[in-house]
Amino acid sequence: RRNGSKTRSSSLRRLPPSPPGAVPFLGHLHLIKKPFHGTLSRLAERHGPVLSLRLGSRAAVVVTSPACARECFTEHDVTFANRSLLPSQMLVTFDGAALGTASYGPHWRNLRRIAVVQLLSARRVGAMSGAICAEVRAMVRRLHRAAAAAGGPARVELKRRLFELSLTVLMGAVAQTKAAAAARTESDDADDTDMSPEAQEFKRVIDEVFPYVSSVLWDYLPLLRWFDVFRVRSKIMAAVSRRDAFLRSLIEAERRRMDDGGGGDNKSMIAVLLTLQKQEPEVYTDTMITAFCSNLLGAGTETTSTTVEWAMSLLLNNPGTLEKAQAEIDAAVGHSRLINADDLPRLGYLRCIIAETLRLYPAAPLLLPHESAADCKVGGYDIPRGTALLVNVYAIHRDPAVWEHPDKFVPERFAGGKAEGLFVAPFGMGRRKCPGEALALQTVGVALGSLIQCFHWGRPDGVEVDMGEGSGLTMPKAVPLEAVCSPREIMHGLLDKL
Ligand code: HEM
Repeated sequence: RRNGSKTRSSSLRRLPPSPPGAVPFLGHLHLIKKPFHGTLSRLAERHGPVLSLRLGSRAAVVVTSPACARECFTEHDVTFANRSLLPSQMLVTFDGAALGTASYGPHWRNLRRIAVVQLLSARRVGAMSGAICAEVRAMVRRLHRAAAAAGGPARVELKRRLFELSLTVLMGAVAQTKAAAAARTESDDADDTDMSPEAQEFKRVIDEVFPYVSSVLWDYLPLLRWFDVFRVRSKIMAAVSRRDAFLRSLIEAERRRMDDGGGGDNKSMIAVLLTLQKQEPEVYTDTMITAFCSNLLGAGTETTSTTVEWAMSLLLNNPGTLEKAQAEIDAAVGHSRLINADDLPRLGYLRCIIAETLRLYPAAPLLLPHESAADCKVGGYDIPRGTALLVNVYAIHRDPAVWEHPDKFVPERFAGGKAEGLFVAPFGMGRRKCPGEALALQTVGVALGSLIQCFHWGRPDGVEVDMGEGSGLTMPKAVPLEAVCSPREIMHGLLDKL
């Protein structure tokens, strides 16, 4: 059962407080300004850590306390294991059939099992480390060349570089689309991108879809949808069919490769799914594989790259922390090779920087919306069945009752297990927790570590990096990060050889 907006109201129930100002049709929608997590934090300060909202025709509850969030994902984890999907999200996710959008039940459990046991298992993530390092090396080489061409510090669009890196890494895992970045030729350097052609094509098609997803009015006001006002539905459907045709072409290519006896031990995710298809064709249909791949690419790209972007922004504004991280890497890795995934367990301070970045700037500040499958109680309040659950981890991670100087960037607060037991959940919690955490932490660790290891970093024009938050499916920086980089003298020998 999905999107149960009908909630039984009863005067005997103790419903969470609701902000005044709800109006017919819109409910509280007109109060919710971008970025949403910011507005919801302010409403929670005024009305308490469990509050109810009406978003158009939908009932929602917003949770902003560590204790109540834990309650949702432990005691009521099964109750809240459904997703709450907006109509535009239904259109782009095969009616919610993908892992991240499926309702709790046997279909979701099967997808989840495949993701955890096969596609994103520790063994598989370990096997991806070579590809991740190759892509990071290509990015570092490009930055080095930019500095050489500038004859000194070069101004670089880090946001774009990091997005390209994340997408290419994931695309390579999903479809084994290209030879290692290290094997690329000089002529490729002229393109000003390290994205594989497949990653470029996928980016082009998703760029067409994104502007229409989660458009507030169209999603929440049924009248606009019934008459397809602004032709939103038609535009989404056209873009989605181009995306799916592209993904199907990757599946076909992989099928041909397998038929020709290719693939080897290090199978792509599509190849793993096609092998399952041979055993159970009615379950692992091409549509199911398309949905799965689209979901993984969508869930893993922007989240990973934005996290590195926020981390670099924080480091640029905190040069002392950057130097400390450099010293740790110099001592543990040296200067004759680039950092790799095996180094990460020995780089405790780098891991603290990543943890602190995810505390301050969780890529999904409200997690993904859950939905209650039955009536339950949270924080002593009654939550009716069919209510969307938004957990504001952004605000919980900055709770002044829990964290000293909560808005300050202090990686040391995670050192020596000091933060153990505190509620920090950038990847969510419980059954629907992110299955890509290990892959994300490996990619973020190697990418961030290499940038720190190889370059001196500065802020364009010496101005503080703007830390404003934008709105989107993830939490982007309002102003995309640009930075100035020059190779560290000590790394010249290695960088010249890349
Ligand atoms: C820094 C990077 C990442 C962050 C911060 C992040 C965070 C999250 C969060 C908060 C959720 C929702 C949890 C909830 O519903 O309570 C989620 C779900 C999910 N993530 Fe990630 N994620 C990251 C990277 C990745 C990667 C690399 C992949 C895979 C390639 C991935 C795949 C997924 C999927 C498939 C789901 C849906 C799971 C489900 O509904 O059962 N994520 N992620």
